Amino acid sequence: MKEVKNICCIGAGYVGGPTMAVIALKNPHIKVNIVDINEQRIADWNDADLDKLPIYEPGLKEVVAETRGRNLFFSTNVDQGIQDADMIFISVNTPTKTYGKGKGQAADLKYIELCARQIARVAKRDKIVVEKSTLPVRTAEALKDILSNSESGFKFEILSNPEFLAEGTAIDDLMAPDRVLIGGDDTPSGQEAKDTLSAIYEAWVPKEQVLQTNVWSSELSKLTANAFLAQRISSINAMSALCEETEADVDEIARAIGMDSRIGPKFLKSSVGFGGSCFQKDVLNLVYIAKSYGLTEVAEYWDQVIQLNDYQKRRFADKIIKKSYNTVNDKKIAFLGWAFKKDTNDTRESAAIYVADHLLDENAQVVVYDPKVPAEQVYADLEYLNTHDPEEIRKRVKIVNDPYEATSEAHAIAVLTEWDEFKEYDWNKIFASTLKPANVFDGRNILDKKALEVIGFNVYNIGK
Ligand SMILES: NC(=O)c1ccc[n+]([C@@H]2O[C@H](COP(=O)([O-])OP(=O)(O)OC[C@H]3O[C@@H](n4cnc5c(N)ncnc54)[C@H](O)[C@@H]3O)[C@@H](O)[C@H]2O)c1
Ligand SMILES: O=c1ccn([C@@H]2O[C@H](COP(=O)(O)OP(=O)(O)O[C@H]3O[C@H](CO)[C@@H](O)[C@H](O)[C@H]3O)[C@@H](O)[C@H]2O)c(=O)[nH]1
Repeated sequence: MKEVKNICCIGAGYVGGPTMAVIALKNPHIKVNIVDINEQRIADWNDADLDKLPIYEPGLKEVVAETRGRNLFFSTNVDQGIQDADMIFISVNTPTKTYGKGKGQAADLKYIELCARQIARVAKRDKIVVEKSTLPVRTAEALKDILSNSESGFKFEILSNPEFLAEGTAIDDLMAPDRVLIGGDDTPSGQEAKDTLSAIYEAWVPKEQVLQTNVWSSELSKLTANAFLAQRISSINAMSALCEETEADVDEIARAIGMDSRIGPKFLKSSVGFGGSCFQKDVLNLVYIAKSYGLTEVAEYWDQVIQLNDYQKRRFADKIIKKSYNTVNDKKIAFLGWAFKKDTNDTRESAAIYVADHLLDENAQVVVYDPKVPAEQVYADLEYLNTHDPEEIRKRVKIVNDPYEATSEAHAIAVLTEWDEFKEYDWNKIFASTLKPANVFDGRNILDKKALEVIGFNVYNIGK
């Protein structure tokens, strides 16, 4: 096993930031440098006011408070970070390609490749390079190729160490992971590298939960895990449509099947559709990979998970329109929530974006309240779709800081994110100020339907 005194992580995002903060917390003898080309992001990570960290995650600021300046550092000096490190994590973004071959499906690996080339160019000694980003199976081959062809002649051992944290619970997930997965070569130097990384995690993760595999299994396990999780949500959401036709209740069904120990209770919460930066991107990537190996049936199987999710988002918007006497033209629709799930300020691929877009097609006025998402993010999300003129978006979409202002005079109220505070509102007060009939569309099934009906609301749920 090699001694690691200095770690560098390239990418100070949702994964790099929290993951390295916890590694630093649990390994006070290791200096951890997180580097990023985004100057604003690094400035925010270094802000003296811990409420200004670029990522909101419960428990994160406490970990950063303890480690920052002790053995955790944030910098834009990528070259220096690489040079100083014994081990380099690559945790940059791997979005779906928006151009060229594989557009709309394949993962865009340009940032990964840039990192590999930069490591090859500036490294002054041997390094262990760890893929932290989610990558298509066999990416390590390309990394190895770039690094082993560098003129320096130094040796780079490549490991795959995918991250399984979920946003909103990132710190809890990192503190007590179900497992840590480390893939690497079965050569003596590969084994040594795997053991070196294992030891860092074993500072707090029980040894039996640190799993070592070959590098390809590790890469593909990450895509498989996300595909299985996303598939469960699409499966229960498919049943929700059937429930709405048959008076069955999707939450009761989830409970009934979840008690079967072979199925289990988690990830069976029917919703307006899954969002987030990972599920859609990773399933589409899997579809692309299967297709590229000529495995058409496999590709089509997983593609259905995405199609069903798109259907679920559209179905929710259509229901709002249908129950609004088939027109939302110039009607105020109040959105409670914009983030893709509670306890995060992340909005990437949030179902709210697509529901709003569909309502904008019908000339609705959308008023958004989310406790953590800033107004400019909402506009950026809608503009990114390129489906409506930015001026029109700003005319039709308003963002407010008060849920009572959002719902006042609204023709319909839609719950898009399952923020706990929505359950605590004074719904009598909301009822008094909203237009009648007072329609609530609970896209997360979190509100007390009976209590709201007693007040006078019509409550439309998913799968009930
Ligand atoms: N977000 C999650 O919950 C999550 C969980 C598990 C895995 N992942 C995977 O982890 C990876 C990172 O995701 P994320 O959500 O942290 O992304 P992110 O966009 O939040 O962060 C990536 C960061 O990398 C930086 N970057 C890009 N190229 C760079 C370069 N050449 N040099 C220096 N910095 C560079 C960007 O500026 C950005 O700040 C992705 O592959 C993703 O699929 C994400
Ligand atoms: O029963 C459920 C569970 C989740 N969701 C939705 O699914 C999306 C994703 O939620 P979640 O998986 O909790 O958050 P992510 O941060 O996207 O985490 C997923 O994606 C990460 C990035 O790859 C992985 O690391 C995690 O293991 C994986 O759970 C969100 O919109 C949720 O609201 C549901 O609709 N029903």
